Amino acid sequence: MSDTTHSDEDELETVLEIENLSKSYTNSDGSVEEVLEDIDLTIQQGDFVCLLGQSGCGKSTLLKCVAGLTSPDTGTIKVDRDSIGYVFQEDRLLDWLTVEENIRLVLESKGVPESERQERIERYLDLVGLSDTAEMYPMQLSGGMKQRVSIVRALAIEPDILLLDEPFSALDEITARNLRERFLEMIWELNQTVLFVTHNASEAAFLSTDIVILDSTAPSYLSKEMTNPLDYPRDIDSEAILDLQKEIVSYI
Ligand SMILES: Nc1ncnc2c1ncn2[C@@H]1O[C@H](COP(=O)(O)OP(=O)(O)OP(=O)(O)O)[C@@H](O)[C@H]1O
Repeated sequence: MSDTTHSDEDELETVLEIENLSKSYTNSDGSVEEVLEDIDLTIQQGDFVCLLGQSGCGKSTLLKCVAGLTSPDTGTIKVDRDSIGYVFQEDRLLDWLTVEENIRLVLESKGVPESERQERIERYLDLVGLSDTAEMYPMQLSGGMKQRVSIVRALAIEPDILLLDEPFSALDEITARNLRERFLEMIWELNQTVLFVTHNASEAAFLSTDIVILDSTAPSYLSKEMTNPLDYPRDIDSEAILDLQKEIVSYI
């Protein structure tokens, strides 16, 4: 997508390429629901792409296709599936494992060598200010802390691309604001590439380098792609964010 975050000398590397993707579901009564049609999307290293659209238009479905959790009917997705980090709307931590064990389990499953696991757990927990929680169980953490652990769990595998499905939507606005800022700092520090589903146009205006919108017709198509014109750092209460939020809403 845009090259607003890259200097001219940078080689722009394509991290995700979706071409002509269509997806339908077959319901239990045999009826077919066409959800996505003819989606083309290219994301480059360092892009922070926010995906918006009305409820039920297929945002999560698109993310699941990219993650390989469901298959498209037609079309191609070029992405290194071993290098995807996925953060769900809810934290999905395992209650019977400590924070550290939750992260270790994912590192193990992704084949990160044992000698590197402890160092990564410590580094990424430190990055989100949660070093003190390593030995704690999820039930001992607040919602915002659990969501941060979920993000750490995805980041610690050092994915090429991070897929997030409304990760801050269940949080109160103060916690969400803090987390958005910390999250952006992490993303910059690691030069991460992000595809982020949100309902919140203000959040998209604050976080993104690029904004894509799924139309609400069934099946949905990508009806708008735009580059975020605002420089970082941004103030979520600024007039510029408010104006951009209004513009985004007008396209949904
Ligand atoms: N596993 C499934 N089987 C059948 N239909 C499904 C399945 N998953 C999603 N759908 C349908 O596909 C459509 C798109 O769902 P999806 O969750 O992708 O939308 P969304 O844009 O993420 O919605 P929301 O914003 O409400 O989370 C909806 O009509 C939904 O009912």
